[in-house]
Amino acid sequence: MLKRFSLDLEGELSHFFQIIKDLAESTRCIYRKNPNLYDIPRTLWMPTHHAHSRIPVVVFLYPQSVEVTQLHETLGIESEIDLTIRKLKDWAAPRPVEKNLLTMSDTVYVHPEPLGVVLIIGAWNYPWAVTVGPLIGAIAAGNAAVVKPSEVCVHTAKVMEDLLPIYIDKELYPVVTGGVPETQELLRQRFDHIFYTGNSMVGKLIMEAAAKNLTPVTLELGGKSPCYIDKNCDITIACRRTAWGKYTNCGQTCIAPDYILCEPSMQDRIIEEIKKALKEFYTDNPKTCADYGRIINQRHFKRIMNMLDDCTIAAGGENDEANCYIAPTVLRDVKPEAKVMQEEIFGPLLPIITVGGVDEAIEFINKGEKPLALYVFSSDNKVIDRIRDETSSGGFVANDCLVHYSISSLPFGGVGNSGMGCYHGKYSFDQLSHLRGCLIKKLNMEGVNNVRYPPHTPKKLSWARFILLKSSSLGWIGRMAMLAILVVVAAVALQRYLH
Ligand SMILES: NC(=O)c1ccc[n+]([C@@H]2O[C@H](COP(=O)([O-])OP(=O)(O)OC[C@H]3O[C@@H](n4cnc5c(N)ncnc54)[C@H](O)[C@@H]3O)[C@@H](O)[C@H]2O)c1
Ligand SMILES: CCCCCCCCCC=O
Repeated sequence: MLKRFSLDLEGELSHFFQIIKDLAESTRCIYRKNPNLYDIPRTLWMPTHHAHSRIPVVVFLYPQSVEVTQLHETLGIESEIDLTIRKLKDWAAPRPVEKNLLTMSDTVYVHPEPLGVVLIIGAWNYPWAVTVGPLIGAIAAGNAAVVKPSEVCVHTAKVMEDLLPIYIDKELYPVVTGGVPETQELLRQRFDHIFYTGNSMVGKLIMEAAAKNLTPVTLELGGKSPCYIDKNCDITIACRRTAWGKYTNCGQTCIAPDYILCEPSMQDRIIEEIKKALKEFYTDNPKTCADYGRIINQRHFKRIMNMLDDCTIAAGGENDEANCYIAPTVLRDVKPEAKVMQEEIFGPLLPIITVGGVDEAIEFINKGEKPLALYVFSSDNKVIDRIRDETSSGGFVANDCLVHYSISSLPFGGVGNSGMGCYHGKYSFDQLSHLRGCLIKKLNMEGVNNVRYPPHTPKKLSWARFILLKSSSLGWIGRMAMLAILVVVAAVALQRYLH
């Protein structure tokens, strides 16, 4: 049964929303004007009832405990907001860049500017992180944003729809709820950026819709993230960390280790160590443990249970459809052709596939699509380096799982089938800004430009060659000296031309 949490939402979430409000307010000192929502029919996003009316006091959130939701979602968002408020002035400031000899006396910089209106389409599994996370970047970069939470997490979507407009300007940051038809209607509108989190199949539809208006997209998708456990490592620790990464949120985590690769001789030991970790984390009976979650709905329950058809269960396997419960499950001797290996599992099943060693592991990983995350456990740095260098994935972690998500200074995003674009910290700001290249020249020193004006001569070309190619190897003083010489030569040339 879904657990019922008694939450005074005003109390529990007010700090959280308050800091989003603080962020929106800090941006006002940075940007003189915010873009207006245009083109988008108001009926799509104006709430049908007044947000101030009634806030539910008891609500089903989603099948996670309050502590887990805070630990895995709202705490991370709070720290992103804190960082953004502290750094916003720096991020939004013009960024001076290196110049070449021809532009030495000019002012050359990157000027980040808002894109306009961003559409944020979220998934259900960490519903706050994947909607409010991008919203932080959108607000910070000076954009308006339409937030479309997933219809699958119906209660969270409702809370978001009710509470967000109380704290931040609902004209600039409206929340649109609804299902696929509403999302499709939104996609028929013109946006300046679409930030989508969800599965790769829908990701392709989003990109197709965006292409009609040449709207840029960020696609935060998923995939099968491999986890290689090398024989040369502390297997107890590797299994504890892998079990935590896998069974957190019942396996419904975009960067969960999808399957384990290991040598055949390690399989039994790995199964035993994972069982031990499971007992420690979720007791002998995870079904009654407050920290073990549930599958989001019966459609996903059936999808996951279907994957068990052609597999050997080494641990777990208990389930209860009425309560969307699937025990933490380990599968042994899984064949690459098994159902469980054909798509992202997104549930608490952990297949073990045996390989001959690191070479075979790399070969196996490279046969699949580029995953969102790739994990390796090893005490041997050469193994870690080889796996990093000979594969590709959105993120790469050695000797742990999931934790890269929590580091704002790392870009978070996929590559290939696991997505495009990235966010978190300054990456969110840059992703949702236009980085405008600016060059401000004065109207004097016209002689310096002669080298690029017709009539073109071999002499001018050799000067241009020197200025553009050779001068970059001179140091700062050398380049200043060269500039001085160039100015003198140009002045003389200009004098001759004028007389
Ligand atoms: N990379 C990340 O940060 C990240 C985070 C969370 C989840 N994910 C991935 O998301 C997937 C799970 O989410 P999901 O896809 O089940 O979420 P979902 O079913 O909630 O769909 C996501 C959004 O897409 C919209 N949508 C669904 N079908 C659509 C259609 N036909 N046309 C237009 N819009 C449509 C929904 O309205 C929803 O808002 C997994 O693959 C997971 O790995 C990735
Ligand atoms: C510190 C670990 C945090 C884990 C949260 C992972 C959220 C991933 C979002 C994708 O599903």
